[in-house]
Amino acid sequence: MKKIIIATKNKGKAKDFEALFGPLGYEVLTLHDVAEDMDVEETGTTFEENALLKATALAKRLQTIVIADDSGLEIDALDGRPGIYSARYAGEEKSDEANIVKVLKELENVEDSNRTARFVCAIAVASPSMEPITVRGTCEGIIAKEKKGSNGFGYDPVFYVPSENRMMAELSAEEKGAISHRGNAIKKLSVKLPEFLKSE
Ligand SMILES: O=c1nc[nH]c2c1ncn2[C@H]1C[C@H](O)[C@@H](COP(=O)(O)OP(=O)(O)OP(=O)(O)O)O1
Ligand SMILES: [Mg+2]
Repeated sequence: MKKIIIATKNKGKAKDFEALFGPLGYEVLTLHDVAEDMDVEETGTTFEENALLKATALAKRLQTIVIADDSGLEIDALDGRPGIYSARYAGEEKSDEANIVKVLKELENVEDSNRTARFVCAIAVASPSMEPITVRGTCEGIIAKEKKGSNGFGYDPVFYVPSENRMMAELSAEEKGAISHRGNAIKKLSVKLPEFLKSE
């Protein structure tokens, strides 16, 4: 089976990637499979910079092509926060639950029409011999007032997707992949990747 290596420790992300790459005949491997001890500090100022940091570090170490994903939630009423700090918004111990509680508290007095937000996903592909590439996908939505749904991960239980009339956490992995920031980034990657592989 063809293998694809994602420089992530996030199991929810890995599931999303499995839903996207599995049907194409790929087995998805993560840091848990190939470099459990690896921990790249996300010191970039953009999603792209952080995705590049994660992808290039692992490509260098494994001497092969790898993919990384840096993603997050931009809430308009919070001037784009939590943004690149989405994972560590409520503290360095990285709790999805605590992050959601913090966001809902900050939006407590914000009316429905001002609760617009988007998920952003930057994907970087790096190899030992090539200039890395990045793509970005987004997904527009509205931050709900309470959690609903148990699929997905992260902020999915409070991210209402108008086109689906459901929370992101109520979608199956396949449904999410068809409309999500991650799915949209992968669609762009499928256009760009053949060129990258040709010159590799
Ligand atoms: O589809 C999504 N559905 C819900 N929440 C999401 C999604 N995509 C990103 N998010 C949130 C989760 C986390 O709070 C942050 C990602 O942070 P990010 O640094 O990219 O990932 P991470 O630290 O969990 O794993 P890793 O860096 O090992 O890939 O944005
Ligand atoms: Mg991270």
